[in-house]
Amino acid sequence: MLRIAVPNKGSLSVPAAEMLHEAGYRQRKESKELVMVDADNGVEFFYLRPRDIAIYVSNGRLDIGITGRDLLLDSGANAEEILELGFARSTFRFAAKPGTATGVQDLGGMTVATSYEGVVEKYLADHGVDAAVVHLDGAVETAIQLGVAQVIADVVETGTSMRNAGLETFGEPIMRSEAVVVRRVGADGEVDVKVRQFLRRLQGVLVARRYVMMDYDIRVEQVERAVALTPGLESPTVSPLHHEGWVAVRAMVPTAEAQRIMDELYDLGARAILTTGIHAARL
Ligand SMILES: Nc1ncnc2c1ncn2[C@@H]1O[C@H](COP(=O)(O)OP(=O)(O)OP(=O)(O)O)[C@@H](O)[C@H]1O
Ligand SMILES: O=P(O)(O)OC[C@H]1O[C@H](OP(=O)(O)OP(=O)(O)O)[C@H](O)[C@@H]1O
Ligand SMILES: [Mg+2]
Repeated sequence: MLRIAVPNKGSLSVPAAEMLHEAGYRQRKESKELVMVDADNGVEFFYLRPRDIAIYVSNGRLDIGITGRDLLLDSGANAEEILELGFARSTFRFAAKPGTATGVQDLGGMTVATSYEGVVEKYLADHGVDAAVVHLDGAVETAIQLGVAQVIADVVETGTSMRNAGLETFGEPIMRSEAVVVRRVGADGEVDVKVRQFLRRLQGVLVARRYVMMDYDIRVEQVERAVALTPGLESPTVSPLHHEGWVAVRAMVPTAEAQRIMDELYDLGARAILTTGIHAARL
């Protein structure tokens, strides 16, 4: 049975469970359940703290897990990411009261508060900066007001928490993060059929979320120009129509570009342009 770690709390937990559900796996009914067997799919899910997931995976207790890239790196665990999942996207940045610093080079001798001291200590060392790092569990933005540190390093999504605390980010982002699937480093040889099948299912969900199927009718003379707009993933399907001189085209297009492509196809003379959602996919 494949053993998979899933975040039990925080920003990762709901979208991770939704993605697994979309991929056809059973998910726990209530948040107090810590282990759940999906016998039909041969998978056992362990609901763990997101911070601990890379550690369970690195020592081989669990086969794979879903966590944040920032948490994986911060843990220092011997695990690596094998698939980006596109949710819980964030940047990780320094911030302080305006005028404190313009970049990492200014931080020598200062104190930095963070929940990610593994990431921050490495970043400071890589830049040759000697600064003290204080670990806080959360609500790090308040540390400056309360005099625990002059600078913080924290997760930024919309920037609202920083602004509300009267702080400004400075310097380059320390890193960009999103939810990822992780496995033990050196597990290559052992990637078994079940892991590959699990990854294909999640990739199928990503495709279903990112693409729509587009169909349209177009005059034969314009087909080449039309398919240049809708090249599909491999190659579009072109079928003859009963109405001579016309063909029907079918291709996958990125959801985010669908409306623009429809406008351009219409201008080329395409008609009956339709998009439909994709529910599941294996490419
Ligand atoms: N507001 C946010 N937007 C997007 N991603 C976020 C946000 N806050 C945290 N994350 C991401 O979620 C993961 C952190 O999960 P974790 O559960 O440890 O913290 P959390 O979501 O802040 O929950 P809590 O602090 O309530 O326990 C990291 O990968 C982080 O980048
Ligand atoms: O840029 P924003 O959209 O404001 O999002 C970023 C904030 O969200 C998370 O905090 P959370 O609510 O999880 O509290 P925490 O600080 O206790 O982790 C993160 O730690 C930041 O504080
Ligand atoms: Mg948090």
